[in-house]
Amino acid sequence: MERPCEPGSVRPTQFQPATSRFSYPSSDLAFFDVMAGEPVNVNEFEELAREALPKMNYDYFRGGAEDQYTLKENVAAFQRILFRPRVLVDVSSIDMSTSILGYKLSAPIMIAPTGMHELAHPEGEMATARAAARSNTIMVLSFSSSKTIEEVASSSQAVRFYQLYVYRQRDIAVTLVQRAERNGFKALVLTVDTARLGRRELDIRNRLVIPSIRNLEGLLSVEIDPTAGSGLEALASQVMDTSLNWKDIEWLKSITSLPILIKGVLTAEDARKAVEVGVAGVIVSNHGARQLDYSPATINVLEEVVQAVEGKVPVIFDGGIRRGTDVFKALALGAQAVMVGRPVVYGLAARGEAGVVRVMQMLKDELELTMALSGCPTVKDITRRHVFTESDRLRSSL
Ligand SMILES: Cc1cc2nc3c(=O)[nH]c(=O)nc-3n(C[C@H](O)[C@H](O)[C@H](O)COP(=O)(O)O)c2cc1C
Ligand SMILES: CCCCCCC(=O)C(=O)O
Repeated sequence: MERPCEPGSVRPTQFQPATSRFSYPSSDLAFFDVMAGEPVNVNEFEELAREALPKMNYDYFRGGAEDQYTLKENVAAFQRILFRPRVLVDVSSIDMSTSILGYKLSAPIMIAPTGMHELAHPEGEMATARAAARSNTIMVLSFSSSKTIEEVASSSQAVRFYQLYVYRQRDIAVTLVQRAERNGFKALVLTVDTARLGRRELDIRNRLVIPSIRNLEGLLSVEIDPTAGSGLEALASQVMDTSLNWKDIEWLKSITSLPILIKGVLTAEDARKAVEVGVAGVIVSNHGARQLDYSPATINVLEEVVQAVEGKVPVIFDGGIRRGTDVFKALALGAQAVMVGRPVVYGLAARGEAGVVRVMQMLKDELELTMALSGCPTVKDITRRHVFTESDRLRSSL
């Protein structure tokens, strides 16, 4: 199918479709590590995505807010955490499996909600959902998905959670939550760090044109001036319910029987409140550094949140996960699982469904190796004593 290359659309001719080279079961995927030109780690998918996408689309995925200080920190902070590996432990068999809200995963690595996957690949979230099923993991579908709840639900058997933004028009949330429930989504992820959209200067400069968010068809009508900066910012400023507050969790509970997780918690105070209001899980996230710049790197606040939650609900982590070693560090600091944002969309942009499977498999392979070399045969064996953080360093120098 030939399509013109226009802002907001992808260039189909630049995508390498999932060929038989990439359709092997995941157990054979290590074979491709040695294929010339193929990425050998998750970071290398970013360059392929950059080559595959129009600049506007790539910038939407890669960008952070303002000075992008937090964007760099999310990754750099992991590099300041070192290991305390234990030796002479039987690691002949490594079991990475875990469960979240009772759903078993092959490894504690989930797919974070990211908007508008059609800007990465024509098959959008349907391809991502199929990859989630093949990777035996949970996918959190973004409220701002390009494909509908129904399309995603019918495209794969993966366990899916539904991410929610609350717009001023509350009936939109009610309708979409009902559709998510009807279509077998297992939990709601309420994102609470987006009362207003962070200032993403790449999108402003590119005058980001957003493709249609099809779940909203017939529910919402907004006028967006395509010449005036970021289309996403224009949308957010018209629709987001900036009055949303802790009391509204009761309202959300009243419209759904699904468990509710809160995404975007960065402090002990908010973690305690989240537990008080009865959420089923807390997600430590700074929205991939796209909202409030100079928020701390998420890995630097994970422990504070974990301590405040006192094991009452699971704590999930995201932000800057690019290696299996990062996954291990987050688990050591108390996360039950991590979610991955950009690497998944880069995999999707570069190789479609197979690219996402590959990204997830790379992270799993690296986590497995890290567990073996740290003396941890199961995820339960990973403890706080297996890592040495900046605060440990400060404490030990006092
Ligand atoms: C392109 C992009 C779109 C995103 N869209 C959403 C979204 O629709 N809803 C949401 O809750 N978070 C969204 N996020 C934040 C992610 O869920 C996640 O917190 C973040 O990507 C994790 O950081 P990482 O990209 O370094 O893995 C988005 C992030 C990116 C990069
Ligand atoms: C109306 C709010 C749009 C948010 C779009 C997706 C998102 O969260 C992002 O970071 O981009």
